[in-house]
Order: sequence, then C-alpha cells, then structure tokens
Amino acid sequence: MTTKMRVRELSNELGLSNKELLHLLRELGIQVKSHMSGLSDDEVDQVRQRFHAGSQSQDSVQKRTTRSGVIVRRRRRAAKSESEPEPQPAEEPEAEPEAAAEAAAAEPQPEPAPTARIVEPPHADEEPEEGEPEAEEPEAEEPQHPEETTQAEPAQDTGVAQEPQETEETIQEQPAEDSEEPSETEAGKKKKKKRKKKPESPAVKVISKPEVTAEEPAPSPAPAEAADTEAASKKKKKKDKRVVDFSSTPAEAEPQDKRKASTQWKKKKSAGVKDKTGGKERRPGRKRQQQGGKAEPVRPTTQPTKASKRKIKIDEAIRLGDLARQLGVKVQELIKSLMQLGIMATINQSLDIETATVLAEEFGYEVEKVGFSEDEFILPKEEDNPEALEPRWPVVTIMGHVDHGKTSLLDAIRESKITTKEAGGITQHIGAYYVGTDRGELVFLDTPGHEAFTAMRARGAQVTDIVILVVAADDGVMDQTREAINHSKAAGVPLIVAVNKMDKENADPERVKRELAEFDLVPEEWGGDTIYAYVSAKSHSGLDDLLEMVLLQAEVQELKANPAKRARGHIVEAKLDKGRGAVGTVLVQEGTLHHGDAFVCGLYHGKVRALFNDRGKNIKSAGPSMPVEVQGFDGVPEAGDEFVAVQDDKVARRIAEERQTKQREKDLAKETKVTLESFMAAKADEEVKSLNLVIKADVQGSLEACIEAVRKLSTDEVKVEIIHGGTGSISESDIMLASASSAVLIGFNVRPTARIKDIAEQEKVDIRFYDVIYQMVNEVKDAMAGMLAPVVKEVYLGQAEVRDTFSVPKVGTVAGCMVVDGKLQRNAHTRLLRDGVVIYTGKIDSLKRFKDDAKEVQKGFECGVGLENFNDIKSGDIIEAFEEVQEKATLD
Ligand SMILES: Nc1nc2c(ncn2[C@@H]2O[C@H](COP(=O)(O)OP(=O)(O)OP(=O)(O)O)[C@@H](O)[C@H]2O)c(=O)[nH]1
Repeated sequence: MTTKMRVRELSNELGLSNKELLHLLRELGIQVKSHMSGLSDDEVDQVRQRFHAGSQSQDSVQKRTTRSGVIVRRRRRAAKSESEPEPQPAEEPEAEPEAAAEAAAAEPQPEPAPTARIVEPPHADEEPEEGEPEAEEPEAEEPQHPEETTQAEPAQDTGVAQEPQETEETIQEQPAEDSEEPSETEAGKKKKKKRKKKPESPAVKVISKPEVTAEEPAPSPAPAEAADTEAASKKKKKKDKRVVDFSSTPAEAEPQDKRKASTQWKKKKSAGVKDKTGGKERRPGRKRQQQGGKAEPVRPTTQPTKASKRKIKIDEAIRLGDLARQLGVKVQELIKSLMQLGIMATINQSLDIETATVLAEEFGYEVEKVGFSEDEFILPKEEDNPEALEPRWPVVTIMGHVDHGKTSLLDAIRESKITTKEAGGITQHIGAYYVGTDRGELVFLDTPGHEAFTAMRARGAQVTDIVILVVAADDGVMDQTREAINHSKAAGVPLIVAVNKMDKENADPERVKRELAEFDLVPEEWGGDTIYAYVSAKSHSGLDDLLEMVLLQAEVQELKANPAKRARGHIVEAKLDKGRGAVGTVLVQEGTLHHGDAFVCGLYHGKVRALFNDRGKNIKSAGPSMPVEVQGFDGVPEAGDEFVAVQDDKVARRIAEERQTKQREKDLAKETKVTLESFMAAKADEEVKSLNLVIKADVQGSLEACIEAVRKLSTDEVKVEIIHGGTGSISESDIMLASASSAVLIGFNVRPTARIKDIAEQEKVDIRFYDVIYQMVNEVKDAMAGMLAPVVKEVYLGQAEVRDTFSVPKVGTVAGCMVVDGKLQRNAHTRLLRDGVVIYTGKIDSLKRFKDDAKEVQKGFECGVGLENFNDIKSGDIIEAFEEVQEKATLD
C-alpha cells in the first residue's frame, strides 16, 4: 500500500499496453487518471489475479475455438499475451458444426447475437422507427465506453478478414459458449435472415443475452470468469456499438471509421431517451436531425400526431404568405408543395379555401372555415306583415334609343309637374327625382342615355317598377329600343310605350306600333295589353296622359312597403364631392332612413350625416321609394350597391371591413389566375388577341357606360379586357397598371396633369381621351378591326404669357408676349388659356420678333403673336403652342 506501483510498470509486468491495462483497471472499478497513476498493492494484486484468470480462460477459449480466428483475435486484443493461439482456429474447423448445432438446439436465444449483425447492415434505413426506441434502452444502460468501439476496429482490421460480420457475431456468442460459436455461424445466418424480418427485438436481447450465455459455458467457467467479464464487457461495448448503428439507422449507416462519433451521438441519444417517458420516437428523431440527418424522413413520424390537433382558420381565401405564417412553415415550402399540385403561386397570391385546405393538410393542419356572417347583423329580408305595409310611389325608368327624346321627356315631365307639390328649391341632379301630380306621385330614375348606358338601365331595372319605353314616332324601333325591351322583360318590369315626337310632321305612330307588336308589345286598341301614350317632349303634349297611364299601372301593381323598419335600398348614383366627401343617391326601397343612421353600402359604411332630396332640401328622413342624397359614406360606393341601415357604427364598420377583406382576396385570387390563364391562352392560340383597357371616368355612371360599351365589342378574335375601371382623375398608379398590363388608358371626361402626362410618356402608355361615348366605341372598334386611322397626336411646343395687346389695323389684335416655356412656332396650333380655361383653339397667324417675322421664338424672348381669326386676347392670357403629328394608330 505504501509503495505505489505505477500503471505503466504494471502493464510492463503483465505485458499489456497501458491502454489495455487501463481498461482492465476500469473494469475492476479502479479509478486511475493515466498510466503514470499509482496503484496500491491491493489493486495491483487484484489486477494480477484478474489478468491471470483472464489469460487462462483465454487459453481455454482459444483452444476450444475451432472456428474462424475472429474471436481469438478479439480476445487477444483484450489480453495481448495470448496472441499466439491465433492460428489455431484454422486448424479445427470441424468441431464447430457440432457445437453450433448444440448451441442452436439447446438455446434458441442465440438470436440476439445475430441481431447485432443484422442490425448493422444498411437496412437500418428501412426500418428506423421500429428499431429505434428499443435500441436506445440498452444504450442508455451502457453508453460509458465509447472508446471501445474504436478499439474494436483494429481487431477487425487485424485480419478477421473476409467476414467481419462473423467476427461480430461470434464475439457476441462467446460469452455464451465458446464451443457454440462455430454452429452459430450457420444458425446465426439463418437467424440473421429471420432478424431481418424483425429487427426490433434484438436490441433488448443483446443486453440480456450475455448474462444468460455466461452461465452456460460449462467447459471452463471458473477460469474464464475474469476474461469473460472482460470479454463480456467488450462484447457489450461492441454490441453497444452495433446497437448504436442499428438505432442510428435512418440517416447514417455510418462508415466504420466514424464509429466513435456515432457512439458519442448515441450517448446523446440515450440521454434523450432517458429524459422522456413517452413519445420516444420524437426525440431521437430530432437528435438525428440535429446530427445532420435528413429532415424529411423524420417528418412523417411527427406530423401525423400534430395533424389531429392543429387547426387554422381561414375565411374564404388566404394569402399564401399568411398561410405560411399560420402553418409555421417557410413560404418556399408552400410554393414547392403548390408546384407539386401543379399550381404556380407567389407569396402574395390568394389561395381559395379548397387549395389552402389541401396544402394545410400536407403540413398536418386542419382548416376551419370561419366566414364572418353579416347576416347576424343585417336583418334578413323578410316578408312584412301585410298590416305593416303602406302604399309607396312607383319608381319609373325611361329607356329608349339614342336621340328618341328620353332626356327631353324627363325634363318635360319635371318641368311641367315637379312644382306642384315641391315648390321652391332648385332641381338637383341626383340620379332620380320625384314628381307629384294631381293623380299621384312618382319617382323617375334619371338614366338618360346612349346605348352604352345599358349598365345603368340594368341597374335601374333592379329598382324599377315601371319602364317607359320612348320611341320616336319618326324613327321607329331601333337597336337600343330592342335592348330596352329585353332588359325590362328580363327584369319582369311592366313596360309602357311613349311614342314621342308626335309633333313632328313625319311622325308615324302606326309604324311604331307595328314594329313593337313584333316584340309582343301589342297596343290595347289592337287587342293587346300594352299601354301606349302619344307624347311630345317638345310641346309637352300627352304628358298628363302618360303619367296617368303610369299611375294606373302602378295601382294595378299595388306597390307597397313597410316604412316602419330600418332602411334598405340601392345606390342610384355616387360621387366624390369636393366639399362634402363621398355622397350617394339612395333609392330607399323599404323602411325609413333617418339622419344619424349607421349603414353599410357595398364595401363601405357610414353614418347618415345629411339627407337631401332632389330639390336640394335637407330632410330628416326618407321613406320607401324616395330618392335621397346621403352624406356620410367612408368611400364612394358603386351604382347598384345595396344600401342597408344597421344597428350601429361598430356593426357597420365590421361588416364593411369584412367585405373589403373578402373583396381584396377575391381580387387578388382572380387577378393572378386571369394573368396566368390569359398567358396560357395567348400561347395556346395566338389568333386570339386581347385588347387591355384601363378606364377612368368622371363619374360612376359614365364609367359603367364606358365599360359596358367596350365590353360588348369583344369578338372571337379580339377580346376586350377591362383591366381596371375607376372614377376620378388619372393617377400614377393607373398608368403603372396600364404599363404593366400593356393596356391602353382611356380617360372619359378626365384630363391628366402635366406630371401624369410625363409619367405616361416615360412608361409609353397610350392615353386616349373622350367625352362622347360613341366616339370612344368607334375608335376602339376600329382599332380592333385594325382600321384605326393614323392618330393625330399633339406635341406640346411651349407657352407664352401675354404681357400686353395691340390693335393693328387690318391684322387685328396682336399680343405682346414673353415665351415662358419651350418655344412658339409660326403656324403652330395654339390654344388661348384664360385662368386655365381654353377659350380659343386655332393657329398662330403671325409671329414677330420686334418688327421681323420669326419662324420660332424660344423661351425667355419677347415676341408679338397674332391668332388666326381671334382678337379677344387679354393681358395675362397664356398662349400655348403645339404641333399635330400624325402617328400610326396604336390602339390595336
Ligand atoms: N320635335 C321634337 N323633337 C324632340 C322631341 N323630343 C326630343 N326631341 C329632340 O330630339 C333630340 C334628342 O333628344 P334627347 O332628349 O337628347 O334624346 P335622348 O334619347 O335623351 O338622347 P341621348 O341622351 O343621346 O340618348 C333633341 O334634339 C331634342 O330636342 C319631341 O317631342 N319633338
């Protein structure tokens, strides 16, 4: 005890390497730090005993071992001194079969041994999940000798040679019974095969087996003890290693030279397993991922469990980016999955609920549709109690062909009748007006028009009780007459014919009747049931009769509504008023609209701040059939939008927000699809051309008219696509949109600012301006037919400010000017602007610098300008010069 022997000395004595001795020491439970550590006498004795015991058993083992040298070598590694017996195995091969047979028969357990071998092979990849959990347990018990695994390798390298697998196998068998080993080879092979089918159990058995077998080795139990322990421990280690390999299956069937790493990994893994009581599959899975294993194989094991639990809520549609966030995955992953579904998508694309559901399922989520139901807040349309119903005024729409006198008739009626009850006030154009007669009251929808106002008519028909079809007695049935008939028929609205222009000499009402009879509008005098009135908007003749007919018809219809409830109606017209904000004319159809009511209308909401009737009078409330201009919208609604009063502001806002969200998502979804589809369509059939248009108009009515007019022009060869339509001035975003979609921008009754002009030029966007619809229609038509005449384009030259004027005999007024921008050119086209308003358009007649004629005068110079046939020039006027350049038509 006093003199300490160092590990190194002892290893020399025993003929072991320091490392081997250190192993031995560790197995004996003697803790040393290095080969220089001292050992007490007791410890030395212990080691010596153990060593000698081990070497004896080793001898016996080796002598008995007839099989391949594998085992021997391994043994020898454990106790080097016994390296000599190695050659023996080759000499006694025959003994094996018997022993093997015995072992196999006597002990069916040998299975575990092969296990390790079976486990190791690559099929680890095939059945990772099964084997894993079980394999981990043994690891958890004995992970403390990672180095052993590395040691084991040299053994194999040494020579076991051809069949390293067998080596392992036999080693495992050894503790059980050396003599059995030979037989193990064959039996093992069979078992291996079996194993392959059920790899799960082995790991567990591997551990238990050594003990069982250790008892059996009858031949030399005692002497073998020490060696056995050692060997067993080694085997365990080796088994451990194998188990590790087995359990580490999925990602890495590790190359042997990496076993150390694998063992370390195994340690981590076992720790993970220990930590948890359940859900084993999960943590190892994660570890494996961390170790650089493939992520994908793991997912299937983890995802299903999540699936049943996780839900996401979607309302109609969802942006791809939002869906990714909700699923907690990268957008790219979703895009990838969508591609696999054959859908190309971008982060901002909206997915409909079906697509989103499929996608979410892939990531283990359920989709719950959570549509916001505005029905909860908006009172459902219900049949009113008959007792609550009160008579209401008929709402009348006047339709007819262009120039047949619709506007004239409306005006004539208004002029002649409106004052009867609503004295005072100035007639306001709010899209509808009230007419009081001695016989009764009516409301007229003011939808004057050209054929292009079809949209307005259609909208009118939704709220209209009676249609007055105006047909000029001197013209008869024309295109729009037919359309009007179809519209009113489709809407199921009774129609009264007003044969107009009866004052005209060539008026031929009989012809009109004949022609209309072809459309089943047979007059009463001919035995039909269509009411005819013969009027003259010009002379106001027959108006009373017409109105009486209308009121009679209304009586027949028994038009009633319940005024004692929240108001419902439709927007007749809406606009953005500079001073008052968004205003809309509502035709109340049921209930009563009060000042202060909260409402929802289309995508917008609001609170009634003010109500005006068609005479501009501020009123407190409006009942059924009353057209009323409402202030208080938070945005400009669209003509035809339903207007519904709701309980309070909150509800109104909530509903409007929901509608806007839905609309946005729908638009997004639609836009992307259309782009894709049209792209495909263009590729598939190049014969079909598409004329894209962005239309901006002054008011909603014009916009609808324009859209309807051009949309109708679509043919099989050329499709007219309205990329966007809106009211108000042309904005930068309109130009960008037109530019992005190769669209022509049409401005109806709107003009661009200088900045917008510049941007349009930069973007090479063609802007066309119109103030007459048929002109626009004709040009678009011509463009589509490829017949558009060369375009005369205006090229701005410059501006000069008039500083003074001179009256020159025989010449007229000459303006003394300063060119403030660009230049003026002789014979250039010109406009005279006074306070920004064009008051003359013509040509520069004379251009002089001092007394000389000048061809052009540049900015910063004074000049004298005479305008062709125009003398009313005043100081402060602006003379704008421009050129007209003929260009090839670009609309097609
Ligand atoms: N002689 C005569 N001319 C009429 C009568 N009614 C309308 N006109 C004229 O017919 C032309 C067209 O009348 P409008 O009232 O503008 O016709 P419209 O149907 O409203 O035309 P659009 O608004 O372009 O669709 C005008 O010049 C009117 O003066 C009528 O009863 N007698």
